[in-house]
Amino acid sequence: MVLRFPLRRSASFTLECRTLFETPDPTILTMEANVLVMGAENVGKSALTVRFLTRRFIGEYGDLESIYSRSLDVEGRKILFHIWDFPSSHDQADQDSTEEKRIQWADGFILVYSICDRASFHILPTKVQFIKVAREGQSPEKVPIIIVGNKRDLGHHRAVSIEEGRLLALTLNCDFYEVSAAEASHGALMVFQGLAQHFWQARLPPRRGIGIRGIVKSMSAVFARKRTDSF
Ligand SMILES: Nc1nc2c(ncn2[C@@H]2O[C@H](COP(=O)(O)OP(=O)(O)OP(=O)(O)O)[C@@H](O)[C@H]2O)c(=O)[nH]1
Repeated sequence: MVLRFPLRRSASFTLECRTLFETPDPTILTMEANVLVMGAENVGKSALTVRFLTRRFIGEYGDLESIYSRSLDVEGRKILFHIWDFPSSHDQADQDSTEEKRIQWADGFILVYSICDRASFHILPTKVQFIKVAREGQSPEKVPIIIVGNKRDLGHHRAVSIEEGRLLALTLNCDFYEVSAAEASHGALMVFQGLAQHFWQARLPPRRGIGIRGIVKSMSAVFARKRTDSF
């Protein structure tokens, strides 16, 4: 399938250039932030990411790991997101060994579960705990973590109520949204706008990178095996 609206990929992006970055000129309100999208397999991590990047839902997303970029204007300020979508289908041993590095790279986290998949909901406390432990002591600011219940359109298969989602987020001190990446783009937009608000509030000083290169892969490959649902 040919993507008619090519994604803007962060072509030469490396982990060394990560940081929440503000331009020295305070009149130019620009910031960069790294966002890691996490969650169980098949919950819609790629669907949510692609919705934010292109406003499209394409149905099938393949399993390539990529970092994508998109800037967003929020209340007159521009934020450039670098978004790392890591497929859960990757080998578990590989995941475990690199997860901490991905967590160190990120400035904010989107933890996705499917409202139809209780197991995907149950793993969230462990993930949040892992993030908090890995990032403890590095910053006086709270690391923004957004919990997203996806597949809201599949209400007839619902296994996790919205109240449970809200309560868990409250307990873990995270923000919460319930969305459908399939149905509309505003849910994905709200999630990233919410993250942007956190970043602007925090305005963290730069941290040092951790030295992994070459993660970015071709976006066209991601869509090579896709079918088009909404073009
Ligand atoms: N009905 C519905 N289906 C969705 C939604 N979001 C994603 N899907 C479908 O769920 C399946 C998995 O979506 P992906 O975005 O590939 O999920 P993922 O979490 O990235 O999966 P991995 O890469 O395997 O970790 C696909 O068939 C999508 O079309 C949604 O909001 N509603």
